[in-house]
Amino acid sequence: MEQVNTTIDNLKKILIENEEISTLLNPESLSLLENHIKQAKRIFFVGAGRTGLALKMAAMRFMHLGFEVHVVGETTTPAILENDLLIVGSGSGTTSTLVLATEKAKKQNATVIAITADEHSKIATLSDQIIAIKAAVKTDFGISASEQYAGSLFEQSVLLILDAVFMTLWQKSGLTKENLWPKHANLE
Ligand SMILES: O=C([C@H](O)CO)[C@H](O)[C@H](O)COP(=O)(O)O
Repeated sequence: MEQVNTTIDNLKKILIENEEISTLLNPESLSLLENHIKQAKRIFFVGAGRTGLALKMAAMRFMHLGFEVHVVGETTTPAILENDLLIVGSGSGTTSTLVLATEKAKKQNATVIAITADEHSKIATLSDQIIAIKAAVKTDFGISASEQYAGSLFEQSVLLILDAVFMTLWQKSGLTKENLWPKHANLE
């Protein structure tokens, strides 16, 4: 690592990279995701590492909006079934536990939407629909789509894009901030 910038300059770089991601998204795939979220009986989220953390943050927002939401791996998460939606996030699209979760969900006739940086990956191929994020994956060493370390840009984008999807659905719901507030955790 030869270049050392100020932290503010690095923050600006991160914001610019995320801005660039927004220009490369397919709006139709986002509309389809919104429709699947609205129609699903229950929404399951699965991801590993930092991608999983970003998905957990997004999952909470959809719960605030009134959807039945589950995070795969939590002790209270039930079996996925037909009419459920699995949103799987994986930059590489190859993380083995997520490949297995995708296969299992498909076997149960659930709908699977993959958010991934590799539209030709195993997880992308298995899924019903993909949200392609043109970010670097964690093993893109050397020159890549991001100056950030590993899958950072992808992981940030997962949260930002799902927050944007939440915002669209929230605006369409006509609900106010006050309407959503009773769903906010009160045991914290
Ligand atoms: O935690 C992660 C990160 O790369 C650490 O720098 C990833 O999110 C985790 O390894 C999962 O990877 P993907 O399935 O490729 O998103």
